[in-house]
Amino acid sequence: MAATGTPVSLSDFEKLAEARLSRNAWDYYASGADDMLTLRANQRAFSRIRIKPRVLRDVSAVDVRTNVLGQAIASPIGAAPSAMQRMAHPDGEEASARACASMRLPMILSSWSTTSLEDVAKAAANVPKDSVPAPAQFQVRPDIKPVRWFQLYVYKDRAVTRRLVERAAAAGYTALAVTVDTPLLGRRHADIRQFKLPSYLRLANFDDADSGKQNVGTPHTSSAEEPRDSGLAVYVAEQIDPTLSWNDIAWLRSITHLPIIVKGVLTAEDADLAVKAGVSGVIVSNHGGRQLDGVAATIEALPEVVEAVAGRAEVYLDGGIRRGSDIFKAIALGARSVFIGRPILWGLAYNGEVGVRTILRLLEDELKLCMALAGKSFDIGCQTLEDITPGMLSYAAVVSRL
Ligand SMILES: Cc1cc2nc3c(=O)[nH]c(=O)nc-3n(C[C@H](O)[C@H](O)[C@H](O)COP(=O)(O)O)c2cc1C
Ligand SMILES: CCCCCCC(=O)C(=O)O
Repeated sequence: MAATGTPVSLSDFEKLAEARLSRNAWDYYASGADDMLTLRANQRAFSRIRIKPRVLRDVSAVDVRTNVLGQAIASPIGAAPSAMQRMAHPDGEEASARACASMRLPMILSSWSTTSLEDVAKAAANVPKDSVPAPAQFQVRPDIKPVRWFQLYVYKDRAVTRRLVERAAAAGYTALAVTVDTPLLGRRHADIRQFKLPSYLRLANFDDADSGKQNVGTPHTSSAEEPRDSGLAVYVAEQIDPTLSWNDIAWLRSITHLPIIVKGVLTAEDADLAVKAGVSGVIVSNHGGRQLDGVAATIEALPEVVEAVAGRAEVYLDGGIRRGSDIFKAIALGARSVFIGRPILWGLAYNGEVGVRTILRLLEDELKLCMALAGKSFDIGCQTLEDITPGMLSYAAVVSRL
């Protein structure tokens, strides 16, 4: 993209974000773990899936509305939880929440937000629906409440965890997304070399009594010694419970009426255990390639999770979604909706709340266009997400270079 060109794709916004953000923030947001194989695989795996279009099918009406956990949303796209959003823009998580609420799209707030969960809920309460008019048949009903879930990290100190859960319920969050792929933090090299949460920001859901010191900067114990871990990883090792097991899902269910979703499942076996533990949803996620490097791309893992869940819970996906056609492929393979992580941060860096809306609208528009150009399996009626089936996909042959 030329420096002055109008950004027209998520990758344009990515470049603009890189130019605008501090090195510290950019590296933290962009990094994956170790060799970043899984980070790259998330996107590459989408490009190996082809769409088989049907033609002459009257695609004049395309409807992308759906619902998650019984709540209506305008399209199957939401904001994945990402920590420390105020490094991207002063309005941080409040801006993301307002953008999602105005578009009637779901947002998952990170436990490690730089604005408190109560302030985020307040900022996004009663947000008017996005002023950009939609064709009448796509208008979202004004009585539809924004969907806001709280992402939970389970602290060793269960009183801290319980307090977070109670506060999320009291503030109106309608589900808990429990992250299960982070008993310890993956090694992100840039953060090990140097990461510092700017001194004017804090992990706003905690005070020091809750979560120990908030020093999440890279520790240098002496000038002669190189850091072996990022301050983030040290914080996680100190605070987060690595003994977490499926039994703890039962404990969480016993302390809250909120539906529970597990975030970070990649196998049929775990998907089945999740359903047996009573969860309402499963997010197929590898944490955007930031945890165990070398695991499958999420779109590759999706089919086996969908098959194992077999309709007993909702299945969502995040990781590498950069085009409307990626969403189409995820829906075809059984995802109810998708979530995006880094692109929300690029939108924030670009222009706060408006920037996040721009990103979400771009993806929504690309999805609608993709659906129209892909045609549909049946001849009558409006094309909906239910019309997108696995039969509309094929797979590019993998040509080995070895
Ligand atoms: C900067 C950053 C911070 C993140 N923080 C969290 C977090 O606090 N909790 C969590 O469950 N996942 C976190 N994630 C993972 C995202 O929720 C999501 O799984 C991932 O970003 C999806 O991949 P994508 O960035 O390619 O869309 C984070 C991801 C990024 C990039
Ligand atoms: C506050 C300590 C750890 C932040 C890590 C958040 C996260 O999940 C990430 O991927 O980064």
